[in-house]
Amino acid sequence: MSIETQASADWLQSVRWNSLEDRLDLLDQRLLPGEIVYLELTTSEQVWDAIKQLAVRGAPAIGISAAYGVYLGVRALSGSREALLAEVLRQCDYLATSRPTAVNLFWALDRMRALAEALLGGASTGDVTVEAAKQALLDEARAIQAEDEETCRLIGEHALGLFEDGMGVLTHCNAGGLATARYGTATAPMYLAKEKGMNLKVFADETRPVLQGARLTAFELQQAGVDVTLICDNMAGAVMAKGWVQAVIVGTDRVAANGDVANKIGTYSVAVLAKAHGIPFYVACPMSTIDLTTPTGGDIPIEERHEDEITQGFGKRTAPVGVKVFNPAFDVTPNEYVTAIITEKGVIRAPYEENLKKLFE
Ligand SMILES: CSC[C@@H](O)[C@@H](O)C(=O)COP(=O)(O)O
Repeated sequence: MSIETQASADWLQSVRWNSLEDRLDLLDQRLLPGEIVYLELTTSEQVWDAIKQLAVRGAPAIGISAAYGVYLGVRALSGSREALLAEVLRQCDYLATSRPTAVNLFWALDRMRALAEALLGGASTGDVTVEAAKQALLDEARAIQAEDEETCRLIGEHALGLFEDGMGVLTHCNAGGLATARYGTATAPMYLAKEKGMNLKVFADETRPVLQGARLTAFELQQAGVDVTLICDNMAGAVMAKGWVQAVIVGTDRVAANGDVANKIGTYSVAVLAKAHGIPFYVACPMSTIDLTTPTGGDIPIEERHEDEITQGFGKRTAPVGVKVFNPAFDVTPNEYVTAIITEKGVIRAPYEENLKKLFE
C-alpha cells in the first residue's frame, strides 16, 4: 500500500497499471476524500476483494479492474496453452462473482475470455506461445482502459449539447472520473463545460448509505474547479422546487433492452421528482453498459449489501442493535422517466426497445 499526497497524472486516476512492478495500483476509494492511498495488487483474489469491498467501484472501473485481475490470475502460469486457456476461463468465472449488477464487469470479462479463446482455443492457429498469450491479455486490459477514456470524452461531448451556460444540473452517486478511466459518464459534460469556459451549477446528492456523492463526486468536481454544491438525498425535491435544477444526469450500472435503467439506490426517487417538476432526466453510459440480453429492469440482479452500511456506516452505530434492515445497492428507473440515454454514439430517445437495438446494428 502506498500513501501519496499527489497522483502522478494531473487528475486522480482510480485504476493505474504499474508496468515497472507488473501490478495493479488501485486508488482506495473507501478512504476518500481524507486520504489518497493506492492499493498495490498482485493477485486476482486481491482484485476480487477490492471490487467486493468498494475500494474500486463504478461500473466501468470495475470492468477495467477485473480485466487486469484476469492477467494477474494467470501471469505466473508456465504450463501448456490448454492449461492457460482453462485458467483464464476459471479466473473470469471467479471475478464475475465479485458484484452482480454492473454489466460492464461481465462485458470486460467476456472480452478477456473471447481473446483467450481466439488465441488458445480449438479454432486458433496454435502458434501463439503461452508467454505471448499472457502479454496479449495484459494488452487487452490496457486497451479496455484506454478505450474507456475516449468513450467518456465522447459521451461528454454529446451530453454537453443538451446543456446551456449557467444551468443547474443535479447528479446522484458518483458517475465521475473515479468510476471510469477518466472524465466519468454523468460528469463528463461537467468537465468539458469547464474546459470550454461554460459554467454549470452542479448539485451532488450525498447518496446514502455509502456517500459516493459526498465523498467522491463533490471531491472530484471541487478538485477540478467545477461549481458544485453538496445536498443530502432528501433535499433534491426542495432544490428542484426552488427552480435551481434544469437537468438531472446520472450514470448507470445496466440498461435493459427496454430502456429501464439500474443505478445507485435513490436514482428512481430522483427520476420521479424530476418528472414531477418537468425537469429532463438524462442517463449517460458507454455502450458496454447496455445489456440487450436483459429484457427489462425487473430482470436486472440487484445487489444487496451488508446491514452495517446502514446501521453503523463509517464506524458509528446510528440504529438499534437487531433492527431489521433492507439495503439494496441499486434501484431501477422505469424507461418512461428517462428523457434520453447518452452514449459515445450519441443521444438516444424513446422508443428505447427499438432505438437501443438499432444502436448495435
Ligand atoms: C460511471 S459509473 C455509473 C454507476 O456505476 C454509478 O452511478 C453507481 O451506481 C456506482 O455504484 P457503486 O456501488 O459505487 O459501484
